[in-house]
Amino acid sequence: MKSAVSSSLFSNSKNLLKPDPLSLLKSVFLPKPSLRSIVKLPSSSLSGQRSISTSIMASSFKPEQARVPSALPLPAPPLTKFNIGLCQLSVTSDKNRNISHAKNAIEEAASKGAKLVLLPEIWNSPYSNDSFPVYAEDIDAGGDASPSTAMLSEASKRLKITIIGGSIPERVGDRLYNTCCVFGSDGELKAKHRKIHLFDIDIPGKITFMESKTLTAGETPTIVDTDVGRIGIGICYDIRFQELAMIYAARGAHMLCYPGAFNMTTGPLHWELLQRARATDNQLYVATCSPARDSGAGYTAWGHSTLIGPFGEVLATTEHEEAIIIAEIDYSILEQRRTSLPLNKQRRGDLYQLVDVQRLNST
Ligand SMILES: NC(=O)CC(=O)C(=O)O
Repeated sequence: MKSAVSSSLFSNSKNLLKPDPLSLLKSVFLPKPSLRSIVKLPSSSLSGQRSISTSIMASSFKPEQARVPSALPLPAPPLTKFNIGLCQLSVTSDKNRNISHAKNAIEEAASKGAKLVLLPEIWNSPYSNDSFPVYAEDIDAGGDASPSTAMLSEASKRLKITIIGGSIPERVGDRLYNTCCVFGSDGELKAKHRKIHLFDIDIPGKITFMESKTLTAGETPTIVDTDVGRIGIGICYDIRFQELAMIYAARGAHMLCYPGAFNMTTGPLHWELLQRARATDNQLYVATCSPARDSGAGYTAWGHSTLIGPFGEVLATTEHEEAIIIAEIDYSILEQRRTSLPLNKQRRGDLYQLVDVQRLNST
């Protein structure tokens, strides 16, 4: 199985887009000649003075500098309209059953027209620190060492779809990660995202969970070009960190996908709120996929897998039982929404900046 990280955008090992920040700045953001000529109007003309101050004010905002390096333009996606399938799966302690169950759900989603299928966080194992070491797989070794990702690779190739394979516990030497694999429609592993922000929380009397007891945090944001657009990946708790979503948006993402298993305390309050916030602020699609709720499990998932549109609208969602959501994505509305609400032209680069450290260091 091919190493994923090498083919994801802006990975440490290979940068597929390596933008020259200066040329981007020139090509995308330099004022048009007409604006320059407005600045040259004689200051004695009243209308000229108004134009001068408007023009200087607009450029002094420096929206292009609010993203460091400058934001990349939204790329043309290979497919503008397609269906996504969100497979909200029940998860048991029987790993083989979990794998065949996920396979059946992927096939059902594909038979209903999904070109992209998203699975839940930790779908091959119970969500617990005791289980992670037991169910972990060596993804890079592939084959028998990783039956879960072998299934995903085979299914994506056979069904000719892109699969964002939720997440599974990954073993690398003596370390464990919570890892999402993205498979292209050719069955190749295109990207691997290791949960960057570990879920360590303590809400007394409600929920305490410390992923860091067993897991190691991932080190890199993951954005990947697929047959169904440029997709930024986060896992569950990653959704709380808006900077990650902003970095993906600045790298030209059409959509963010978050496999996630929120819980019965934070789920009702935050799950939909965070998804809508990430989509609204960044003017892109957000898709999430949770395990179905099992009230008898040590960790009870909130469920409610959802697709959010670029205006923050809930396009499709479900309750907490098992479900396969099929919903349409239309990337042509991204530009429309950004034209109606031109946030990218209104940022105050003179007041604040978002620094994408990985991209800055790779240029
Ligand atoms: N389980 C998680 O990673 C996140 C979560 O439940 C929360 O942020 O709340």
